[in-house]
Amino acid sequence: MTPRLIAIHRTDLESGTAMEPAQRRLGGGMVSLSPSQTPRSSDKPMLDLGSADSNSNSHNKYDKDKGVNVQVLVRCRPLSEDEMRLHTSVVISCNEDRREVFGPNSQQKELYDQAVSPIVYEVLKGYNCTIFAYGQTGIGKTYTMEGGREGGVFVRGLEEEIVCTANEIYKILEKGSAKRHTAETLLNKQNSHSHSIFSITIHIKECTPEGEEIIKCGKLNLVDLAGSENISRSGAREGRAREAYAHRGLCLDNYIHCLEETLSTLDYAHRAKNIKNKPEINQKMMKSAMIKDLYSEIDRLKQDNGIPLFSGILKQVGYFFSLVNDQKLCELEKFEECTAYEEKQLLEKVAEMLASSNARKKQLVTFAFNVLSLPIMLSMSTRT
Ligand SMILES: Nc1ncnc2c1ncn2[C@@H]1O[C@H](COP(=O)(O)OP(=O)(O)OP(=O)(O)O)[C@@H](O)[C@H]1O
Repeated sequence: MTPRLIAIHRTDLESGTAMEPAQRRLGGGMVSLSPSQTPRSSDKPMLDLGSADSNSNSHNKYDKDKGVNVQVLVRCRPLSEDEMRLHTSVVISCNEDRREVFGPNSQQKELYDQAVSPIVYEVLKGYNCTIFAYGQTGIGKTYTMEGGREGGVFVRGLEEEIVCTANEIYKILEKGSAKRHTAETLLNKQNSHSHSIFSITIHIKECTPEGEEIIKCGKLNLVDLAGSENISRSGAREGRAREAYAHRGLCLDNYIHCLEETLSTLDYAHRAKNIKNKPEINQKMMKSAMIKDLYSEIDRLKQDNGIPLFSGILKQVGYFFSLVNDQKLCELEKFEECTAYEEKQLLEKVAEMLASSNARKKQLVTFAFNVLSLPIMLSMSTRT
């Protein structure tokens, strides 16, 4: 039996009262187990996931001093067609009366509603949260994290892009998936040996009762860990074989090997539940303070010989600004002689565009900001 662990780890909570419903629903991190690599013999003992220690802390109120436990859930995937054809036996059973156990028939939406949705709300409150999947190759980590995939991926670099809609997020996910390398193996035709980390940083603009605008940030990390694999069954070669060796664990027969991996996954899940965090909401920032910071940064840029003069920068930003507003280029001249007031207006407009533009506009503005080293992006991202 080969376990896969999918762990959901929320790090940040606002208050005991606010967290209680989410904790009740999550019931602890998340472990995903699959019967996919179960031994072929049918007379093996069954491991009852429901008999595992429950997340007893999940009903506790969040105590700021004591912190909050990582929440762990277990998911078991159904046998694949190949496994059914080979009469692979199921050696674990799922007690689905337990909120933290998701059986082979569980649907993505159930997991999302119970485990992920409350986390999203915490992110929107300004906390940093992490959901990660752990477990053996082929157990269904990526399926659970992404809802299935069409090809293999290997993310080599990290990229940060500004998005305003869910569709734009999906596009980036797809782009990431396309880069993730997989090699077909006998164990799992879509097996990947790379980790995938997808971070969503959300900037939320709010108004105080006094009318002051506030920017707050929340972050959601989605981590799909690479699975371990038994090299002798996988058919992996060369470099990938070396990698598989590093992961393979004990060289016992299939059943013992899988059982040990299952137990080890559950043991990991059990230990993960005892990890405590003391989450704190991210610092909110007054928009006025952010603008002030921007001006300090601009002053610094002006004094730095290695960076183009601010007027030049402003002109180029003005160029992009005109593009996104469909203005004529001849109108750009005025940006060269901006007054301090106009500078401020421009920065505010650009900041607003970042929050509300369509993809094309955002691309242009982001490009301008990146190329010209304007501080607004830095100012915002260093506060996540
Ligand atoms: N709950 C499920 N229902 C139906 N099919 C599933 C489920 N979970 C996984 N699968 C299928 O099982 C196969 C393996 O799943 P997946 O690629 O997600 O495993 P993995 O743990 O991410 O593997 P690796 O660590 O090698 O990347 C895929 O074909 C996937 O579609």
